[in-house]
Amino acid sequence: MPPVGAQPDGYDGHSRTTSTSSSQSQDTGNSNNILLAVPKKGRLYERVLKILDGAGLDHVRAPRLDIANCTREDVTIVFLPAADIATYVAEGNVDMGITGEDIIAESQANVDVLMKLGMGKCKLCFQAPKGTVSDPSELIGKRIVTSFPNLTKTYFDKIDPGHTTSIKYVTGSVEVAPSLGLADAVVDLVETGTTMRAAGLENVGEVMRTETVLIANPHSTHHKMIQTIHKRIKGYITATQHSMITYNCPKDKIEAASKLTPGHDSPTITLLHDERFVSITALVRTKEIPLLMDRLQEIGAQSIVAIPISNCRF
Ligand SMILES: Nc1ncnc2c1ncn2[C@@H]1O[C@H](COP(=O)(O)OP(=O)(O)OP(=O)(O)O)[C@@H](O)[C@H]1O
Ligand SMILES: O=P(O)(O)OC[C@H]1O[C@H](OP(=O)(O)OP(=O)(O)O)[C@H](O)[C@@H]1O
Ligand SMILES: [Mg+2]
Repeated sequence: MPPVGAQPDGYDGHSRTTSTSSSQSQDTGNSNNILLAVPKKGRLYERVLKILDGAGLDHVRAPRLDIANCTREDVTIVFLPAADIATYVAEGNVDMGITGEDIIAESQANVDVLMKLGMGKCKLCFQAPKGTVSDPSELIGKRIVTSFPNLTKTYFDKIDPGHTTSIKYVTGSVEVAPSLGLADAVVDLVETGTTMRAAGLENVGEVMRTETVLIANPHSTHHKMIQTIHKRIKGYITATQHSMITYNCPKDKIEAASKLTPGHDSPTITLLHDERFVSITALVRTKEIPLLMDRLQEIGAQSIVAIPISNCRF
């Protein structure tokens, strides 16, 4: 794996030394704080900030500083290159992190994966100039350029035991390598395929699928806070995917309605002044709401309203 990059500003990751100074520039807060590493830029950055916000991990990040203490919790957020986070977590330089499964695999990092975050979904693929290659095995003995040298080597170890394939590491803009004559194919991430197609490449084989995950160091001493952060993030992510639905249901249709909207534990049923109906409220997957509303109307439900939720715990 590529070497872990420079230490973030204001952070001595290896010794976990902290300053007692109140100055923002070097202050990493209470030395008992749990350290949570998040991507410092890139496509995950904005979405991870929303997750921190949803989990109540409010913090103020001074300009150009890669460390921020949470205002309420004993948590310090460390902003790192996404590619380094799995290694930092595995080596115990930080306790928790948010990064891609691709990076964990590439770093061969021994971390606990606590949960998938429903974002950063893409595939790591072999990409070759259109019409030149139909299977990765045709690349044996050729030149591959990638930001994922370990995963690529592992793949070729199985099909190229003589190690005749050249695998070169680059940090970004991987797809440009074939058109510059530097590679016969690349191994890089594909989401929509726009970047790949723009470079005149096509997908000729999948190495792995990946998604963003919450990870923790298996030996961290901050068990309780790891659980708390996990629960908070889980509650927020669940809330982003669910809504409450509430509707008036004819009394003789309660069973049918409860099957359509069973809720998390059980639907809440409330008496109404109009005795022909009850009011039913239940948690539903937001994506399923339009179809559910069709079905509920079919059984005679009225005044159906979907209400977004901002957070939840089960
Ligand atoms: N196109 C994409 N679609 C979905 N997830 C992606 C995509 N590109 C990257 N990721 C995920 O985000 C992780 C970090 O990649 P990202 O591109 O955000 O960081 P970066 O390359 O360091 O930043 P930048 O591209 O701005 O230099 C990847 O390892 C992968 O898990
Ligand atoms: O299939 P697509 O939707 O086009 O997404 C894939 C691209 O996204 C990432 O690049 P990024 O934009 O992060 O730039 P980088 O290569 O410089 O990291 C990845 O490295 C691919 O190039
Ligand atoms: Mg990138």
